[in-house]
Amino acid sequence: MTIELASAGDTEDPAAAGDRPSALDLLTQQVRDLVDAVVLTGVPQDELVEITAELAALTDRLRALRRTSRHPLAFDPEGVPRHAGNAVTGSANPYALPLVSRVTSDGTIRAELSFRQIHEGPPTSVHGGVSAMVLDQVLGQAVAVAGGAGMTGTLTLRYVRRVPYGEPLVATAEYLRTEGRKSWAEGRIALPDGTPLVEATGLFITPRLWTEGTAGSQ
Ligand SMILES: CCCCCCCC(=O)SCCNC(=O)CCNC(=O)[C@H](O)C(C)(C)COP(=O)(O)OP(=O)(O)OC[C@H]1O[C@@H](n2cnc3c(N)ncnc32)[C@H](O)[C@@H]1OP(=O)(O)O
Repeated sequence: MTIELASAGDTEDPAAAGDRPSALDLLTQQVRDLVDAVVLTGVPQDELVEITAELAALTDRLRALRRTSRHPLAFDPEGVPRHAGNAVTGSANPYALPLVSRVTSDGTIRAELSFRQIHEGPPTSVHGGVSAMVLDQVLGQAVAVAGGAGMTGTLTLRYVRRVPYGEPLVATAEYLRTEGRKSWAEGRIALPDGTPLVEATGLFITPRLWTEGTAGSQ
């Protein structure tokens, strides 16, 4: 298999890398696959012990050189702030789904997603905190695209129906309004036919520090 990688200098700048995956993107996806495999594995104990030793060696190789800087914050053409280390969207964060969102013509944030078994809370259902994390992100993006980027002040959730994993779902969010440094948005995770599973409203506050000239940190 031949994979066209982004050049080494592009790895910390998704915009420069374009659509080509970086080596770090590929490693990240491999680690996601590994985590899924761990959750579902049924191999015998002695095999688990051997695999653990191999993984410990790989972990040491990765730790041989640690990054000292954060992944840079960039804005995609639709104005959505992104950085590769983000816990929900980050292409370089194995913990991230990753969620891929876009802005529709009416300003709605829309992301098609499918949770995995690693997101399980109650048996057969997605953990409520995982749903909250996704909604925090898309509501925050809706506010950011509307020009009111901020930190989550409050996030209110209504869990309407159990959220399944392994099935296609849709997360959407809309900006509502701004008063001073406070902006509101609402959103939901739903089945593809629009049936809501979790509904959210959120207040996002542009920190006083940002307006005083100190850079934000999302
Ligand atoms: C595009 C990327 C999307 C990313 C989405 C994900 C976003 C996140 O997860 S952010 C992480 C979670 N949130 C946090 O960590 C926030 C922690 N809190 C803080 O940093 C600060 O308390 C912060 C920024 C919210 C407010 O600080 P500051 O700017 O000093 O606000 P302050 O001047 O005290 O208050 C401003 C107004 O907001 C109100 N307010 C402050 N905090 C809150 C709150 N938590 N809830 C409701 N209202 C609040 C105040 O009462 C005040 O209201 P008013 O103007 O009517 O008197």
